[in-house]
Amino acid sequence: MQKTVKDKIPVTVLTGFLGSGKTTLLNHILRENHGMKIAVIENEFGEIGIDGGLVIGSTEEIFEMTNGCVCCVAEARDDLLRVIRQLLARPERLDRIIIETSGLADPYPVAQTFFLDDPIRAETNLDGVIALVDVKHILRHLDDTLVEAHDNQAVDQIVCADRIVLNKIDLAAEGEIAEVEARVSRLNETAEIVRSSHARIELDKILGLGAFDRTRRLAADIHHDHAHHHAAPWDKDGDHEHDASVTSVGIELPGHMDPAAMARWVHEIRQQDNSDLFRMKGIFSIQGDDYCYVLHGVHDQIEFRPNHPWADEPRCNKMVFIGRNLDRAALQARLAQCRAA
Ligand SMILES: Nc1nc2c(ncn2[C@@H]2O[C@H](COP(=O)(O)OP(=O)(O)OP(=O)(O)O)[C@@H](O)[C@H]2O)c(=O)[nH]1
Repeated sequence: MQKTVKDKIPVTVLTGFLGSGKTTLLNHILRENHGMKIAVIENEFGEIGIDGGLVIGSTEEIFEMTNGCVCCVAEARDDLLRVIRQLLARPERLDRIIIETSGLADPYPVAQTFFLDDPIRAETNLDGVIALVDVKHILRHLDDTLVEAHDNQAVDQIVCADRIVLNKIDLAAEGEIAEVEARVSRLNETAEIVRSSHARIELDKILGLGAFDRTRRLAADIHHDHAHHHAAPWDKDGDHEHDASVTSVGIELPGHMDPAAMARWVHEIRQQDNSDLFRMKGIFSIQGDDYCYVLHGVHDQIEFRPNHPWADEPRCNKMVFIGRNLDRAALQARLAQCRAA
């Protein structure tokens, strides 16, 4: 018997540019949502997976996909289908699936997964696409002239959303927030816009949207090629391309890091010009410290702090830089200097 929407597993897609607060929102949902069985799928842009380690209570329910961006790499899309099918094949029922797309992804092809493939369509229902917007940094990415020949993912993400969360309002003045709000609502006239700091937002504003209109439109688009570059969402020869000038450098180091050397390096990167450095994410094992430290950078906003005690997980040092004109050798060498002797 065909399942009704009520019987299907709701799926939420989290989108938003690099560093906009997707993982922060995900952690907020997981913290608030006691008792719900949620599976999380992470798709990252970067050579090594870090996001899984940044999600609270990381368990086997988090699936990391680092083999390419799910919106434009065929293998990554196949992987997404495989992961969802695996989840659906389990005997225990999930209450929700949340997909965090990479900060450089167009969420459209991801959303369409839930209409294209029959077994998946029969069992799941796309509840909504939530776009996080970093009010402090979004305008520079919307206006980025270097992405003109490509899709501008910052725009795609806003256009595709059912709900838009203007995040990081603690960092911006009211005038700035209002300007962003006006820009965003011109790009997407139908999505409701809500504001937040640290993605703390009432869950009924982002879950249980049942975005029916959007859903119908997405389904229709499968038959009528969608508005921008994708010839068809799953067309492996489609001409969808990320801004090729944005690359990532992933670094893994054995052992532990020296606390004083790390503090000096963090101070150094805070002083430098970070306009081309879109995003930094790191997990570190600090010598003599029981806590796993994380480093987060979004342009000049850089934090380095203890995150959670290392439990049974193996200690590690992993760092991803995403931006333009990255000098891999220099980054690797500088970070290696921070290792404990
Ligand atoms: N001041 C401030 N910082 C925030 C807020 N929301 C998130 N952050 C910080 O911004 C950084 C990036 O947040 P994440 O949640 O990791 O962003 P993301 O969208 O998952 O990043 P990517 O996965 O790289 O695309 C972290 O240092 C967060 O602590 C906010 O509302 N205010």
